[in-house]
Amino acid sequence: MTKPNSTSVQILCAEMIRWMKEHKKLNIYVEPRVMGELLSESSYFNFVQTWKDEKEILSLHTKVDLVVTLGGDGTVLWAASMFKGPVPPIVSFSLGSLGFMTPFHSEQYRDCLDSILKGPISITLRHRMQCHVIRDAAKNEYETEEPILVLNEVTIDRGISSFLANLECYCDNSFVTRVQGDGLILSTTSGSTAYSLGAGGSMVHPQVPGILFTPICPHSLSFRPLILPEHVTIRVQVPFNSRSPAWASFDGKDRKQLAAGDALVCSMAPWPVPTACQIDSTNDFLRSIHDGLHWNLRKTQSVDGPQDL
Ligand SMILES: NC(=O)c1ccc[n+]([C@@H]2O[C@H](COP(=O)([O-])OP(=O)(O)OC[C@H]3O[C@@H](n4cnc5c(N)ncnc54)[C@H](O)[C@@H]3O)[C@@H](O)[C@H]2O)c1
Ligand SMILES: Nc1ncnc2c1ncn2[C@@H]1O[C@H](COP(=O)(O)OP(=O)(O)OP(=O)(O)O)[C@@H](O)[C@H]1O
Repeated sequence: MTKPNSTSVQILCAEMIRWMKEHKKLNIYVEPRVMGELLSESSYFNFVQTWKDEKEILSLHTKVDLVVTLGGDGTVLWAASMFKGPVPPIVSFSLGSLGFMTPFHSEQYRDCLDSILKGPISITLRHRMQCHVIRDAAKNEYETEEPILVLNEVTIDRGISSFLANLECYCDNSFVTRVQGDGLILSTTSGSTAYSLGAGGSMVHPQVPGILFTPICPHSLSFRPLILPEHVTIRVQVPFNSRSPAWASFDGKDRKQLAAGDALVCSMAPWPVPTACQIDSTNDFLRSIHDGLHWNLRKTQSVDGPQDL
């Protein structure tokens, strides 16, 4: 799976497919858009397969043993979102600017794929959350039977409204708090280094089970972010006396309006996303926060100066 609108990604994708076919004899599936790009380049790529509709996407996990992504974190989120049930291991090559979830260097793709295909590999099992929208809380019925899955976070915010968002939050039916501010982020621990971090949430190792409850610009001096256990169900409701509707977005996409009386219910999903590690889960996480975010970067103080002896 590749990030769209990038010539360098398109060139690398064609080269990688050629190598995987000729040296590894693999069957290869690509997205319909990529299939079009490959065939417009050469009829050599006729052996590559694709899918046509939603139904075929739903059975992809029965055919695919390994997903390769070429792009940034957004491409990993995109790839994960294609699999509503079990997810094959994802090997992510970094072709974006930050790449928290993309540990592999594209220049070394032959060596990387060689060793991954031989195995064994270390993986980070990234938990996802499942979200349901309830229209008109009195009915207590989910809008759709299928949940919306997120790997990073679901955000409930004030959208274009200039009023404070007003959100009532419950955890396993106990009242947690009322958010009055720009909104609320419910994040997985994988997503803790994304939007939640920007809103002041803690960075959490992706293998720690839990849900981060991070307010966005709360109009209160004492609203610290929380981390809740993974087994809870969180309900965020727009009260009937709210001045404006709220907006939910899922991994930064698919915005849905929540009118007064609507609610969003969120819990851990049964199918996590396994991502291949370059070294191991902890080493990759620490490397990302050092190299990507320059976490706690400071020149080391030299010994010459005053000392307690
Ligand atoms: N203020 C913010 O920090 C802010 C605002 C909006 C969205 N986002 C994040 O962007 C994500 C969507 O990513 P996209 O690539 O489709 O949009 P995008 O192209 O706008 O990229 C957003 C940035 O977030 C980074 N990112 C994404 N997931 C990450 C993770 N788990 N850990 C660390 N960094 C991560 C990406 O590398 C990228 O630099 C959302 O899920 C949300 O977390 C952050
Ligand atoms: N296969 C795909 N099909 C459609 N959209 C995609 C696909 N892959 C990625 N995207 C979208 O393209 C956008 C950019 O992708 P990505 O984050 O991978 O690249 P980037 O923005 O260049 O990287 P970075 O965020 O590290 O700078 C994201 O919003 C993502 O959802």
